Amino acid sequence: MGLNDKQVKKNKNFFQSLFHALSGIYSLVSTERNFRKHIVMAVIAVLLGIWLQLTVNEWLWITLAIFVVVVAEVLNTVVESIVDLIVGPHYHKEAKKAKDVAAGGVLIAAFFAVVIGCLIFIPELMQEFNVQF
Ligand SMILES: Nc1ncnc2c1ncn2[C@@H]1O[C@H](COP(=O)(O)OP(=O)(O)OP(=O)(O)O)[C@@H](O)[C@H]1O
Repeated sequence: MGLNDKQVKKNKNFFQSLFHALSGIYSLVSTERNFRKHIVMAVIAVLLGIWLQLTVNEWLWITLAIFVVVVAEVLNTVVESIVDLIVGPHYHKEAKKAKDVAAGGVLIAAFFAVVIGCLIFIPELMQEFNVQF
């Protein structure tokens, strides 16, 4: 079972569905370099948040920012795989559009995360180090 199995029929039970979902996440982590970079950034944000003792409200925003980027990366990978499956190594205008738009979605999500990170961490860090304007 997993990415290398040849199953094409519907999953028989919850555990089979779960196994395939987990192997999808493994595939994402092992093949997508940008996804790994985003995970590293998310881990840094979480560690910083623990150190700065963020409030529940601040954690909600940080969690949202992380998940928006993860979901955008998932969609980008799905689009890339489907486009490659359909057009293969051939150039196609619509394939370019689909991949570029999906990559643009990741960029927008990452920008959102940076804005959230700045709004939350900059004031907290300034307070921690007694920096005033
Ligand atoms: N079949 C194709 N037809 C036309 N343009 C394509 C095709 N495949 C890729 N491209 C162009 O090359 C770019 C890179 O495609 P690729 O499949 O390598 O994505 P990627 O670099 O893996 O994306 P990411 O940076 O998100 O990992 C696309 O954004 C698109 O502009």
